[in-house]
Amino acid sequence: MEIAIIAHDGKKAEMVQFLNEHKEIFHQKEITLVSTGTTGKKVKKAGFDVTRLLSGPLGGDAQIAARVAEGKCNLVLFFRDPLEKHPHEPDVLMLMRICDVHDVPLATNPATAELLIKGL
Ligand SMILES: O=C(CO)COP(=O)(O)O
Repeated sequence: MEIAIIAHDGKKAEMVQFLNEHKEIFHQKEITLVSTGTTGKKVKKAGFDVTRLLSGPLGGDAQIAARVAEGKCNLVLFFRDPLEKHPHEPDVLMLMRICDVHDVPLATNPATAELLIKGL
C-alpha cells in the first residue's frame, strides 16, 4: 500500500511528529511512503524510507495526483496550512479533486489522519 505524505511549511513539524507517533505503522514492509520534495527531506531525516518527488510548488502535488489517478497511491495525508497563501493552490485543489474522483482517502489534518490510519 502506498501512502502519500505532504505538508505545507507551517505543518511539516506536525507531520514528522505524527509519523513518529505512529512509527509501528509507517515502518511496516507493506507500506511504502511517497512524498513531495521538501516534506520528504524532513521525513527521511527523521528515519523513514520515502520516495521523494518534486517540491509542491514545482509540481509535486500534481505528481501525487497522477499516482492517485493511476491507482498507485492508496491514501493521502496532506497537512495543509489554512493560514498561509500558496502560489500553487490550483495544484492543491486538483489533488483534492482527484482524490474525490477516485474515492481515495485524504486527510488534511492530523485528527483525520489519525482516524484514517486506525482504519488500515
Ligand atoms: O507545497 C506542498 C504541498 O502543496 C508541499 O511541498 P514540499 O513538501 O516540497 O514543501
